[in-house]
Amino acid sequence: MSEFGGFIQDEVANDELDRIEAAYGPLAAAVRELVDATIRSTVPPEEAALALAEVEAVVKRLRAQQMPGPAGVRFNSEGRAWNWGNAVVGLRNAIAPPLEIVHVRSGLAHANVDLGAAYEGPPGLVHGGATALLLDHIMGETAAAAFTRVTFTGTLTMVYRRGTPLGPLRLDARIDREEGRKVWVVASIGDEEGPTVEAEGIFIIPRWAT
Ligand SMILES: CCCCCCCCCCCCCC(=O)SCCNC(=O)CCNC(=O)[C@H](O)C(C)(C)COP(=O)(O)OP(=O)(O)OC[C@H]1O[C@@H](n2cnc3c(N)ncnc32)[C@H](O)[C@@H]1OP(=O)(O)O
Repeated sequence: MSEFGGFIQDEVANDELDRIEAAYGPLAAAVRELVDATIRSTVPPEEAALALAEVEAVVKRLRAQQMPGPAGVRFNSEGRAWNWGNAVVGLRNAIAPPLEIVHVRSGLAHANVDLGAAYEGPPGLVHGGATALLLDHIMGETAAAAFTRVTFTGTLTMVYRRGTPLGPLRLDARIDREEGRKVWVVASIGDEEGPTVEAEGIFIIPRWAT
């Protein structure tokens, strides 16, 4: 295993990656269900205590073999890259919705997502930090021009036009302009009535990546 600017070369074969994803993807999906069920459950406390014991047993089973730190962004020489722990798109991260981003072309992307009770801020509305999180990520991937370069968020500006309702939402992002190592990206998230939050970001290709 070797590392370049935090990106880890990890020679796991593609068919083995498929096998891992086939097992852990549904596991993370079930944990997302668990999060939602925990928030919305109305079973009596005695029943919740029994559920706790079962969850603790599952945690013990998974802790039997762990990597030392976070999952990181990894790639192999077969041309595959994976970032299972990512907070927005991570296949194995139950905190991630996960966002499935469609890159229409380099510098243009969109995504559909359905945000439930786990993302609530004001009653019935998405937490403002959660919309910023999702926007930051889709903008970052868009700035990366179809993963041909590394970009980091430099400055991010959010304009919250109206509350973002929990439920089905759409995100759109596009590169507005570029100048040297700076990439300006504009984006929005919204419902069927239009954008609820509009964002502008300056993404920087770090000096170390040039
Ligand atoms: C599946 C696998 C693949 C996945 C891959 C991941 C996909 C993507 C995931 C996306 C995830 C989501 C994304 C995330 O979450 S990214 C994580 C959040 N962001 C960070 O942690 C960034 C932290 N900051 C830094 O690393 C450095 O400061 C950066 C890299 C930003 C600049 O350090 P560097 O030493 O390189 O810069 P420089 O001093 O040579 O300046 C260069 C130019 O830039 C201008 N400038 C500098 N700073 C800022 C600023 N803050 N705003 C506006 N402009 C700024 C500066 O004036 C100059 O312009 P000019 O004077 O030339 O005109």
